[in-house]
Amino acid sequence: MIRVGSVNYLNAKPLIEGFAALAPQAELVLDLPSRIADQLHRKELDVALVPVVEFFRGTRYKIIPDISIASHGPVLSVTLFSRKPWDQINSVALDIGSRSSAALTQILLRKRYYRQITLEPLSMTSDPENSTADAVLLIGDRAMRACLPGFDFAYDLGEEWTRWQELPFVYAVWAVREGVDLEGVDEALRQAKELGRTRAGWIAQREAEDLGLDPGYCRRYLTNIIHYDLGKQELAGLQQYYQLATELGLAPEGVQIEYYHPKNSVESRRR
Ligand SMILES: C=C(O[C@@H]1C=C(C(=O)O)C=C[C@H]1O)C(=O)O
Repeated sequence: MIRVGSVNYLNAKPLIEGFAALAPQAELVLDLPSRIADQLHRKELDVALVPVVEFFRGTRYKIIPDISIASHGPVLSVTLFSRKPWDQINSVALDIGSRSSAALTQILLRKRYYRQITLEPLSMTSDPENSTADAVLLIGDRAMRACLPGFDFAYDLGEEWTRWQELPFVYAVWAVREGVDLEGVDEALRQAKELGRTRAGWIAQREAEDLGLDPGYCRRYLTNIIHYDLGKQELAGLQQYYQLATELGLAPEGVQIEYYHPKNSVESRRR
């Protein structure tokens, strides 16, 4: 049984559309991005949709080609709600579900706005309005629903990144543990992504009610806001993020991006 872990947010649903039927040889676990990453690190999973910073923190993980969760500008679901403008923020409470956007928050504050900041965790159950921090980072479904009128500013971190770097931002990739043979699960994930792309409207309609969100809003989020490819531009954004993360000690240096190739593929037979 191949153990697969995915993020349980709306943005990940198109990547696992129809997956159970496409990969009967797999068991699918859904959880917060941070918990999925920890489970992969503990080898409780074989392949997982992990926050991209956790790919760099892992031991020789391989990426499944051409798939990611990315934004090219505003992302709508990664928001830094703040009581102060960027250049006055001293403390941030970070959504415990996040790793990529938690590191991005620190990169923006330290590298772009030259702030020294203190950090604290924000649990899934605590009310962000009760936090005494200057700003709170929320991601995923919780961020999409949040209004938080007590905070004067709501910064979209996808938008902030792209305005600064003129590159897309990659939040998550499928990471495969070293030495694992996926037995075709990688092909099922590719097919699920294609199915998810064409069924975005159905997914939005299905998920919107549970989330308490407008189905039309969910549709446009899945179709026009979140990008699921991992092409040249996304890789350039990813490399730039990795560089900045290493400079702040948020990721180890010298990690190369390597792709997963099935053991019996033409490419690996040639090696
Ligand atoms: C865009 C998002 O992407 C998510 C953000 C992640 C993070 O910050 O670590 C991890 C996985 C993604 O599913 C989001 O949830 O809002």
